[in-house]
Amino acid sequence: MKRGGTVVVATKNAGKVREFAHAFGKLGMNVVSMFDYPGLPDVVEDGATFAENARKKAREVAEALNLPVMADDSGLEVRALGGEPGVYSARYSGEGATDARNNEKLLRELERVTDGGAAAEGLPDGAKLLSEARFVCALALYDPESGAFTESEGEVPGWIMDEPKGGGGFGYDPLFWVTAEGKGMAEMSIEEKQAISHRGRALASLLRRLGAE
Ligand SMILES: O=P(O)(O)OP(=O)(O)OP(=O)(O)OC[C@H]1O[C@@H](n2cnc3c(O)ncnc32)[C@H](O)[C@@H]1O
Ligand SMILES: [Mg+2]
Repeated sequence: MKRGGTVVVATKNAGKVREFAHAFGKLGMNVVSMFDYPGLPDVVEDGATFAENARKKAREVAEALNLPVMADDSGLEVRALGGEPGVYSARYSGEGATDARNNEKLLRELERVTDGGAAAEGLPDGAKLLSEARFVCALALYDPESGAFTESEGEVPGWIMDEPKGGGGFGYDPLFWVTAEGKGMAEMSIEEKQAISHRGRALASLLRRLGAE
């Protein structure tokens, strides 16, 4: 990856595209995504781990385009739900899943296994914390010429709130309380989120690895 270059990211998630465009933009690089290659078939995400899915997405798209491609597989692991939704985060609410439906399902499932949650210092007006959780992000970069993967992973711990807070981010961000920052993930700017998020950390680690090669 070099300044002025283009990074192909094998994603159809507009929230991820925004975050990668921001991060690579600061390095003088441009990001294209699967929105720029609408003809490519979807990759079936049937891996057991985030890393497996990230490798699969990167490799299939890289081979189709004959270009180095980076992929992101990520999700939310909730302690009170035994680590769910995990690798199923995107389709938690089933067929035709949307961020809003996934968030509703998460709150419904948590209502069944928690007893209303606990108040905590610094939380927005009246909100309660239902369960510890973490976001995880696996990144894989695949170069079809060498057949080599470069991989990294990042995570951020927090709690699930009993009601949404903030208008930023995407996915489960509105329900995710970042204890270390005393803020909801959706209350952060893209810059703030990048500095502490699973994706920001995974990307920093991938770039360190690439720099060290
Ligand atoms: O596979 P691609 O095309 O990249 O897009 P996707 O949305 O299907 O992405 P994943 O398969 O990696 O599923 C991850 C899901 O986990 C959630 N997620 C991942 N990162 C997140 C973040 O930074 N903030 C909030 N939710 C996130 C979100 O709901 C995603 O849809
Ligand atoms: Mg996906």
